[in-house]
Amino acid sequence: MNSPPPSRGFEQVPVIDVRALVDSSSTLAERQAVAEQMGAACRQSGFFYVVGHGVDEALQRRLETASRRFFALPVEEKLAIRMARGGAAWRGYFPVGGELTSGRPDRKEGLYFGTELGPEHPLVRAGTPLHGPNLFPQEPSSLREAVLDYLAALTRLGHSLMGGIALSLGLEEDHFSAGSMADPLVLFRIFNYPPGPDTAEDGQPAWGVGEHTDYGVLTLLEQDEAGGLQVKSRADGEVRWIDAPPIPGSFVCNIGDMLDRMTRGVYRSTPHRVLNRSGRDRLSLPFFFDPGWNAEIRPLEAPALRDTTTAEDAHQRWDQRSVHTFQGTYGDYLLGKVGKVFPELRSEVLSNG
Ligand SMILES: O=C(O)CCC(=O)C(=O)O
Ligand SMILES: [Fe+2]
Repeated sequence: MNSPPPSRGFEQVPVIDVRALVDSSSTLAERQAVAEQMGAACRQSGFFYVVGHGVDEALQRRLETASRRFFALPVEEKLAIRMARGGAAWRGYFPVGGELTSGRPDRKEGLYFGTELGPEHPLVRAGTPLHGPNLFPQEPSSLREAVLDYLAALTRLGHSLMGGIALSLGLEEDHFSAGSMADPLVLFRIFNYPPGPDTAEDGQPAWGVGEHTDYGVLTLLEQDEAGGLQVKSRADGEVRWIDAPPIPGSFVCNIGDMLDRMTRGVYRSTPHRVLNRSGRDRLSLPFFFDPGWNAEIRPLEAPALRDTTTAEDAHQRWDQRSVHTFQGTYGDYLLGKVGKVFPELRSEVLSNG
């Protein structure tokens, strides 16, 4: 029986060229080689950069430009699409201080989007939380098309990367994309972190985002040149925060709590945080790629995990005791999480849900 080693900590976030996963003419051996690198990163830090991902740079610039134009508007104009207008679909704008991580307001403002679904979609008709149409601003009007194009491009990339993760676990490449993630739940955010003093009024660091882990399976983050993302490395009980600086042409990828749990803690969901010390606005665009709302989730029976016991420290990382028997829909799991972040939305989501 092989026990996974306890985290040895890490010095930096590795860079992985995923060209073979997105290129349909690559050989299985080439895709396996990428998958192996991904698997190693998932076991060690749960974080890696991807390059060679094939997402159109012009699209990324178009989206960034439109986003910056939106955030530069007066706050009253931005509030025309405030999140309360999005109801239980959980879309729209929130102002600086409107989101809490670890119980403290973050120094960031942002826009929430997801897969664009019309009123006739069965999940929308059923009043399913987090599903519905997006709220797009009137100005700049270009944001709408840029967001929708980006959602399509990143959804494709998400499926390719999940193919790599499946291979790394000894599963069929389409294990996720033909299974629990065939109809993925896609949440997309655009954040602006305004500049300001490093310390808040109460003497605590003025986190852009406080320390947290992500809820789902896979996060793909585009960040601008400002930097400030840090990832927690723990070795022999000693904590170090490792910078994940911007690398042009890359996305930062990380594993969320659900994949951690599905792999019995072998693939790690690692805490991270943001402190914008650049002296100017920082733009970041996290894309969350998760199982479908009604997908039944249970621990994976993967060849690569067969002889591996639950990670030693997994129980410290999970917030439920029944990790081995965990079973339920992804939607139920997620609903249990989201209310903590937006207290004012909890009542709305739950009353409609
Ligand atoms: O903005 C960033 O760099 C990270 C954001 C993040 O961690 C999140 O939204 O979960
Ligand atoms: Fe995060």
